[in-house]
Amino acid sequence: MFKILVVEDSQIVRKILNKLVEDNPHFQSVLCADYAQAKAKIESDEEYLAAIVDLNLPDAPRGEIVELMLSHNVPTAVLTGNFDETLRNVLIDKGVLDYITKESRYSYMQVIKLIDRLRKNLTTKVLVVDDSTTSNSYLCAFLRKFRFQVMSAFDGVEALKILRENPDIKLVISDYMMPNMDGFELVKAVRQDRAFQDLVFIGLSANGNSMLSAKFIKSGANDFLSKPFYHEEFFCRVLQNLEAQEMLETIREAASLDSLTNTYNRRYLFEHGEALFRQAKGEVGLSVAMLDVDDFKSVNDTYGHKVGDQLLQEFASLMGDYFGDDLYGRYGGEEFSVMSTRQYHLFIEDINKFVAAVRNHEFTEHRLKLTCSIGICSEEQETLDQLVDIADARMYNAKRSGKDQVIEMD
Ligand SMILES: Nc1nc2c(ncn2[C@@H]2O[C@H](COP(=O)(O)OP(=O)(O)OP(=O)(O)O)[C@@H](O)[C@H]2O)c(=O)[nH]1
Repeated sequence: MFKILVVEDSQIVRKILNKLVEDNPHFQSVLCADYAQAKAKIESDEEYLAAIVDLNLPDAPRGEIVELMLSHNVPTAVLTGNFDETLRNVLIDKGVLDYITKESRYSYMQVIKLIDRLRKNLTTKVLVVDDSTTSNSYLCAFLRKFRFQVMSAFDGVEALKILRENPDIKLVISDYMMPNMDGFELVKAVRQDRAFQDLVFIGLSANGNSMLSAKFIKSGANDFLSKPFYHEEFFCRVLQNLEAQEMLETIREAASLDSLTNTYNRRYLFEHGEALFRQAKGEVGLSVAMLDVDDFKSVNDTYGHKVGDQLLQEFASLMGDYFGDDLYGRYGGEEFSVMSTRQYHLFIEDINKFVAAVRNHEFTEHRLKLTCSIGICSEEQETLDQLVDIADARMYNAKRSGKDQVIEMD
């Protein structure tokens, strides 16, 4: 839970902000009505993710609250009654995150969105690539102000090395003219490597040079920024590109997961199973297990579908304890599958442990006892489909021979 300090003398605005902050499950608001209260709070506890402050407070009418927050290194968003360009410049130069006028609920929501971005930035790695030391450190400092984890490189070659060592980097901001490898060559190299397919790439171009911007986009960049940066534009572009990428990841994840058990669905199992099958062919080999809950229909019939659903969720979660390192998921209905490239004796050991764990587990609040039937195929086959079909046939054999057992051979 992250604490957000709200300093606002208007009770109504305080109430609105409190509601919006607390609507975010990650946030807890700490409310102050004036400078004195805020000073006491921040001096007793500095653990704030961010502060939202009113510029004009009864006991600090000239924006003194901003200095107080920044002197304690708390990222600060400022709220004011009206927009004034000179004041905006002063505040941005001082280091506030943003300057927002109290116009409507929408502007308050923008502040919350900004703070939520800070929360996400804490775990978002960014790479700055620029051979100019001044520009490089300016960009790094700017991004750190927004709580990103920042790394830096001084040319494309160094950037590629850092990217390979840190596959969790989400965003690259790169200049174009650099020694060894320039920005265009860098973005082309990145786009040719499947490992970086989700990387967001923003090119930097000198102001007014739309040729460079176009070349960056044509080479594969998601966006570009003109130097010198306008504070708001820089952050908006970074934010929009990251959000678009996150949305794509969410969609991709939703398409791969079974919504009830949150394990992989059949489509994903086959797609990634094929890759495992190809990798394992002629070497370690791939083992496929098909698992089916015994007499599941009677659970639905006796306790209802909701309890049936809970049971499937618990079954899937138990699978995670034993097959977390394998590819596993829900095949459909009450049937699950595991695909493993582990040595067979280790895999079968965990299969047997899992069967015992299912027998001993009490499922749902009704403490239901349960068993499952499992069919396995580990002999080399021509296709993944054949492996799955044989494992499935053995699972049905296990059912016919009395259930609650594992069949490994015909
Ligand atoms: N609650 C719930 N039930 C499901 C879901 N998907 C399938 N089912 C039910 O699972 C039951 C499967 O029944 P059967 O195929 O007869 O299997 P069984 O009762 O386990 O019998 P055996 O396989 O012979 O052990 C059916 O009643 C389906 O309606 C689901 O997502 N949630």
